[in-house]
Amino acid sequence: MGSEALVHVLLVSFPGQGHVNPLLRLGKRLASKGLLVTFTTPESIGKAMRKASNIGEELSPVGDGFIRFEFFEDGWDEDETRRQDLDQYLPQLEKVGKVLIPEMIRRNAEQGRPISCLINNPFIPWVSDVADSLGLPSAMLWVQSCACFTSYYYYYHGLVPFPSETAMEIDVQLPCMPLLKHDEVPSFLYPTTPYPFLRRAIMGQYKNLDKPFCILMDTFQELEHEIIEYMSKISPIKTVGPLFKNPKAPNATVKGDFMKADDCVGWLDSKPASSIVYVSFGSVVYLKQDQWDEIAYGLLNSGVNFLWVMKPPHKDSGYEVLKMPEGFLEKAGDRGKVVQWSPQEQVLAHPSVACFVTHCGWNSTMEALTSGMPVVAFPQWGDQVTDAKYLVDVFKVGVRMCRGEAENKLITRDVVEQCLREATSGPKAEEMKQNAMKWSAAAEAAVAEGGSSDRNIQAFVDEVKRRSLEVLAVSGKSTANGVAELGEPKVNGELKVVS
Ligand SMILES: O=c1ccn([C@@H]2O[C@H](COP(=O)(O)OP(=O)(O)O)[C@@H](O)[C@H]2O)c(=O)[nH]1
Ligand SMILES: O=C(/C=C/c1ccccc1)O[C@@H]1O[C@H](CO)[C@@H](O)[C@H](O)[C@H]1O
Repeated sequence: MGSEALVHVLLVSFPGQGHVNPLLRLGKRLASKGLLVTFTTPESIGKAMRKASNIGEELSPVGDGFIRFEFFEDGWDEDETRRQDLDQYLPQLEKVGKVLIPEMIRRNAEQGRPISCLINNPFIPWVSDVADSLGLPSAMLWVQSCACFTSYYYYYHGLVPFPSETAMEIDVQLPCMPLLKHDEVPSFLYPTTPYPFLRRAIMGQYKNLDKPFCILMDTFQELEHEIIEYMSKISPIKTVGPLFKNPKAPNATVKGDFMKADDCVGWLDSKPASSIVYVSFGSVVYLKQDQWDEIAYGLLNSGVNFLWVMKPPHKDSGYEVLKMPEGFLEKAGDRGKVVQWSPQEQVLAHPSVACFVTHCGWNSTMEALTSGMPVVAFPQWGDQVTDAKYLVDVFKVGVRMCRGEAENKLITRDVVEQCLREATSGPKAEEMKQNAMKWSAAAEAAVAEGGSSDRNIQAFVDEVKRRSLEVLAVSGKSTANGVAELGEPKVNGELKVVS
């Protein structure tokens, strides 16, 4: 079957690695179930993705369908420094996206690929408005845990008290969730958060929550059973995770890395089983130099082998370039390897790796759980502090090394060493490994044919196909290309459907 005959969905992503990865993984999953998927995000990131990853102009076959990429200009010069300031960049993306995404949709229709559904991730809630204005169905991929989704939901609707300027240290009890201490609540909700623009973006998504017909989540039924059951009665949630496992197309090579991964698998191969600690703080978190030094000495003093990701900061980020302490690499010798970016999925699946020191971003969390990998939790902000709580106290696969950036506390080399020892040897390490293996098996079962996430994906694909017929059948609005006639986008971002 040619790609023209397939139902076509457009995926619009916030330009962050932790958002592109799950949405692209969803795209591959939908393609493998027989859809044509177009993935889009701003060209500034498209450029990085083309350079680092296996992305071209052509259609890539994935399972029974195809995936392709089309990027859009964000209206700023290539070297514009304001992209690093989300307070300025998010409104710019909204202004430009509200014009360019409808143009992209129209162009695709003219080229014989009418789009039947839009899917976005949070931080760019205006995509739901675009879909609504054009009379197209939309869905949203929530890229964090259901527990975090619930926290934001309760905050948005003012259903329980959250930490506030007058009561900073209150704990929060939400239904079907453990009591969250004040510093375990997603930190964008603290009155003192340095990232109020992200709280605004997420609240924008909640304001728009009635627009998507479905909220897909990169988690799975068995992992967050009670809270998923509870929230499913309130919101049209469908769990489809872990998205990074795609049993129907396990060899799909399409990836969305912004940086080329350094080769480290040969080095991992050369080490004994369960002897390496993998250290990575994801794509956005940057630690201060004194904290970096303490981690370095903790690694040295613990005697473990280690693979450490030290990504260079973006040139416009304002972050200082971190240095390893004097003589560190010499002292570590072949016991340690430092890379700028790792092939994390492969690293976590490698038998030489014993545990993962992580900032607890949700992608890293899901990847660790699915790979049966115990963790040492080093959260900083946002959902990471809540994910750390779950990894340690609920999923029971982790030891806690810190409580988050808000605590403003230097974690000393002794604490680092003690946590590493606890996570790599002795009864606690064994128990965590067993629990992690249990989650790994549950995750594999969820995405296997007939598993909870597989059934949800199939139901979603069936619904998109059903709705695509409705889109095409909009009375009197079908064009020669079979797409509903679309309204003219206005320069101020307002869209109207032609009636
Ligand atoms: O060296 C690295 C570090 C991270 N990642 C990937 O980048 C994503 C990071 O997402 P996460 O939610 O964990 O953290 P964020 O970067 O958004 O803070 C995950 O899919 C990781 O597998 C990677 O491939 N190589
Ligand atoms: O991708 C981001 C971006 C956060 C950001 C960017 C600029 C300034 C401050 C913050 O966040 C990650 O998203 C993941 C998915 O929502 C999440 O799990 C990670 O914890 C975030 O780091």
